[in-house]
Amino acid sequence: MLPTINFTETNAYKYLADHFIAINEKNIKQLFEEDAERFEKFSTIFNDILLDYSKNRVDDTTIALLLQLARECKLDEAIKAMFAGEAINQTEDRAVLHTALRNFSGKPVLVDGKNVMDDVHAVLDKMETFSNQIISGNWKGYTGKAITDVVNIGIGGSDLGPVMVTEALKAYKNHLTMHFVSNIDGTHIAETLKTVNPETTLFLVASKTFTTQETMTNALTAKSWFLDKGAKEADVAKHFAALSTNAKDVAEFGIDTENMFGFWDWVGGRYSLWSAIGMPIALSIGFDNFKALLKGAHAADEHFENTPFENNIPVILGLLGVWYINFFDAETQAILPYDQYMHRFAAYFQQGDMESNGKHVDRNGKEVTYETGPVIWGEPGTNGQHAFYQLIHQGTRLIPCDFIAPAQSLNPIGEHHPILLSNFFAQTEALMNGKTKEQVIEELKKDGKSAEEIEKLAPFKTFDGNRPTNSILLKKVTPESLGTLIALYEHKIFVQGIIWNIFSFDQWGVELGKQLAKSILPELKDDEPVHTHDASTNGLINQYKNWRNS
Ligand SMILES: O=P(O)(O)OC[C@H]1O[C@H](O)[C@H](O)[C@@H](O)[C@@H]1O
Repeated sequence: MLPTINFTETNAYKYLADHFIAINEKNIKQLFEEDAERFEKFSTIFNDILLDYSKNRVDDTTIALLLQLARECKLDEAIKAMFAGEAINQTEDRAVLHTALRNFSGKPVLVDGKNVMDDVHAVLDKMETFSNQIISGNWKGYTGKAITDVVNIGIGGSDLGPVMVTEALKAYKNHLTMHFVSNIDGTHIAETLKTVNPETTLFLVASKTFTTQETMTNALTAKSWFLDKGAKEADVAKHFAALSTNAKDVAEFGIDTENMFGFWDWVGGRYSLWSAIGMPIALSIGFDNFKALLKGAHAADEHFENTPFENNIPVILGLLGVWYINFFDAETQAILPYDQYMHRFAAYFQQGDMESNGKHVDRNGKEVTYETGPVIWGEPGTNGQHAFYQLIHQGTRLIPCDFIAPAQSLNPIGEHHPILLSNFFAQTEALMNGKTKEQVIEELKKDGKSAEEIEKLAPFKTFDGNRPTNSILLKKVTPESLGTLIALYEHKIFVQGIIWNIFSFDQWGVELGKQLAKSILPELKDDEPVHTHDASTNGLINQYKNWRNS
């Protein structure tokens, strides 16, 4: 059982509320001037990943109080409970053990008294054999040809992780062409099927439950297409594999359970890229690289489990988020990777974070009286700079940003990487320092502007600064460093869920829309007007019916 402490009733929270008033008066630039050791104090290196959190609106007291907050909320107990396999997903009565999927410690992990590591290793071995066969071309399609294309059909956690990682590690990929179909919009599967050949395509039907409407519909369409192209039912076994926890429905769908790669209910969908759901990753970059990804994540797990809070990266990141959300009223968190390969990183953590911590009821079943999970968003730099950074620099909102960049480029062409990184460094500096009115006036004078023009323009060209950022500098994006980075972010989400006293591992909020869609679908069958909903929904459905055949 997780602790159920209301963090706003802790001593640390009360001290933080007072301390906030003092910190709110100061700017980060000043804090650097006051403390020559600030960078050394507020940065830490872990396995070729540097976290610099010194450009935040914090001082020694803030950090000490935030750490006290974590202790008062019994974060240490919660971490132990998760790693020990306790059923901390209490509303679904499940353990939360994505960490077991990447556990290379040799230590057993018990769920209801049973060591799950044997099952984990058995699936990993099976994935290794299968991915090697496909990559080597030893696995033949129904006309005797090797596989050239892999189509992953899945959505949410059965899509976003594999998409994000295969993109982020594209530099490591082999000859297989990867495709991902998630949307129920027929366009997604139709456009994909246009580009592949049934004789050389492997479909992975990825669904934890194997009941998700989008995935099942897309998978059936793929199967019909495959059979329409001349393949026989018996050929399905050579071209369809399932990644799922639901063997019964996999068999019913017509996929040979020999081609099924299992996982377990203690793996949450948005934490499942480390499980059989990671098959597209293993196929795209090879099993050894997939294993390196898991090893990188395992290193982060050990760091999270064993490092004192003051040097514990997920704890620090999580607490800084709480500081901004609950004291500065920040509503969003930007994730800005300065790495083109990581272009889906923010999208991936939209699900990871928002599905985990988008909750309004605490662990006692009571409505919370404070804000919880932030809106996560972001795009890769420098594209974002030319699009939405204006608002981050000069808008009215405080937007904490995580800047992420690799020191080494996987495509070191000409001056590209130094230019990219000069932007990375410049942005966090600009956000912190801003530009005073005096500086603006000085610049405008140099440009030869008249006193009148200067007076008119100066307010618009002034930057307040004092806008907080974390910088995460990786030596290089490798399967291992990416694994570490993802797992650090996963644990950050956990830390925040514990502080906010919410359940981070269920997702009841996605059910209502699904339920209603199921009841509306039969109403769309005929052209009769509907009257059973509110006026807006009736109006929309009826206009759709009018237009669809016209
Ligand atoms: O893997 P599946 O069972 O098909 O689920 C796919 C997705 O569907 C749901 O709507 C959940 O909100 C997600 O957490 C999940 O990842």
